[in-house]
Amino acid sequence: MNTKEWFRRIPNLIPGLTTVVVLNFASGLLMILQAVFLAKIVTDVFLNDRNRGDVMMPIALLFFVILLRAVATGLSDKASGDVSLRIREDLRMSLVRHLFQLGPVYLRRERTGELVNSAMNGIEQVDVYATKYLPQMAHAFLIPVAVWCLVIGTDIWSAIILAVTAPLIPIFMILIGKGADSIAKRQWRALSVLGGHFLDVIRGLTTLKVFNRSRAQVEIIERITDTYREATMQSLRVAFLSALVLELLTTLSTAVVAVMLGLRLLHGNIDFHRAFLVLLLAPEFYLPIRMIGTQFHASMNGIEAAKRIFEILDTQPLVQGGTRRIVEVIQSQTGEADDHNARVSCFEHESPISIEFDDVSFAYPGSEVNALEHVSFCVPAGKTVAIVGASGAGKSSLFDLLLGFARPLQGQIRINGVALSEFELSDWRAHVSYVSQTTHLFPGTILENICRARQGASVAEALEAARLALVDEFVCRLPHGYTTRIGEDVQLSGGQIQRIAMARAILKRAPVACFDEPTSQLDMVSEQALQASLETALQGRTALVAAHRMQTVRRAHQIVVVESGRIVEQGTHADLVSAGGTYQKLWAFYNDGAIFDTAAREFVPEGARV
Ligand SMILES: Nc1ncnc2c1ncn2[C@@H]1O[C@H](COP(=O)(O)OP(=O)(O)OP(=O)(O)O)[C@@H](O)[C@H]1O
Repeated sequence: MNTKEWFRRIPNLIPGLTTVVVLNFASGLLMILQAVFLAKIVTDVFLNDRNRGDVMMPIALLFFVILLRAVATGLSDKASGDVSLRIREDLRMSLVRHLFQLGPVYLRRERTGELVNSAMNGIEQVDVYATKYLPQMAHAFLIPVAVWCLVIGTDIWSAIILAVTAPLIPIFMILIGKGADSIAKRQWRALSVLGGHFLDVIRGLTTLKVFNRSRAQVEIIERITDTYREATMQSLRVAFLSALVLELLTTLSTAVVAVMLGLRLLHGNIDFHRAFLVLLLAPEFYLPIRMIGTQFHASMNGIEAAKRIFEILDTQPLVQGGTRRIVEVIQSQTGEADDHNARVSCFEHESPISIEFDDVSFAYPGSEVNALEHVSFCVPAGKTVAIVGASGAGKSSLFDLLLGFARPLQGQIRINGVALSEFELSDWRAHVSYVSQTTHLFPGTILENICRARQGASVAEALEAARLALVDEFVCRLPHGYTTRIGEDVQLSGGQIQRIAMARAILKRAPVACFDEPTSQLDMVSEQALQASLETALQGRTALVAAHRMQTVRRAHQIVVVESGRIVEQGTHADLVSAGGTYQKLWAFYNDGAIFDTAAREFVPEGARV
């Protein structure tokens, strides 16, 4: 990745780095001026026998230059710190924003630990490369050139030695650093795998303990740690070697200049002032080039981290979305001219939004099997459609598509007759209450977690939603009630989390409700009780509800039965029970305790098996 590419990726880098480079250069020029004054003062005092009055002016100027240099260095450090903060903030924000755009379907494919490593360690390393290594590269070119220009005017032979030895340093650097990128790549990969695996192990700790597999996992982590350690040691070896070679070359080169100057001074071929000035400048000529060596190791890691971060940023979202807003479509269909009124009628009254799946087929990225095949059904405005099917039938995939997390391979989803792809996705999602199978609660109180559902919701509204979702039942037993901090004061059960998710959905009051197994973790009694609240919440909403529990689906206006991604039946509960198909068997199982006949691979009523 070249520097141009970096500037293209991080536009904020250019002004900040230009300031740093200019200030560094100014500090370098002041260093040259400092050497000039020092050489003059020493020559005047020790060789020219000047009195104190004559050298007071140059000494004052020397102190002034030293002061100016300190200011320039301080400003440069400050500017570098500012750029560093900005880069870290910008990159982290772009990464987070882009991950939001990529959505849950992308995130499910990636290892969370690896992504966290890129967002935390990776960005730190990119920052070191961008704010330390890149300006140092410019410094390592500008200062030697400036010093050399002064030396050539002072002593041509020393200038020739500097010109001959200087290119040797980058040549050796290139030779040593040849394999360094592959080592850095290995090191970065090992760190990412370690991060990902560590998180997986922490998350799966209970399962590992139960299956007595924790020892094996510890060994795997040990193996990955070993790979990481080896790669780091290898990388450090290259870094030390390059630093050593640089030190050696620069010390030898400075020594050659010093010896040459000494000999010529002895033979009277150069005067003391010029020789002393060149001797002061020679180490400064090599210093910026030497500094590159010390940052070489960090720069390689920065490049590897940047490649991964930019790869994520380059990943195209599965769904792009359009520009149309729901309220505009509703206005054009109802003739309501006022934007506010249209929105109020959408959220407060019976939902005017209808949904249609038209011949939709879909496969997850990287999967060769279609999760959905030619699925067609409608959810009329204000009605509830239930999706029933075995595990893996494709129910959650319908929600992934409807929420715009993925795009159908074939067919279309329409909202009030308009293709979903034409809508601005964030606007569309603002009209949907979604309860997924895995609810995430954020650090904070129970009340804060519920209030997240709707900006500006009052505490009274949140408490009412919580009461409807039966959150009250367990919160009243907690010492701090609704201000109990989740994860700190209390650990919640799956069923309790599900109730909070329902409270959020009720509070959002969106015209469309998407519930994926909303009561799967509740006991029978709580499920029955929540069912009533659910029906109240869904009253007049356009709802799509997936459920294993038949109690949840039976009162739906329409039931769609899915098997292996295909719709096998659809109709009302009464229609399907009398149709004698899959639904009827599921219903029989639910009511009569029918059992699954493994030979026939179907449910049969109890006693029917011979
Ligand atoms: N992220 C994914 N990548 C690849 N395939 C997936 C992904 N998520 C689900 N699938 C596959 O798609 C098919 C449908 O899965 P889906 O989650 O929609 O089923 P479901 O009916 O919701 O199951 P459950 O009731 O267990 O939640 C399954 O075969 C599953 O293996």
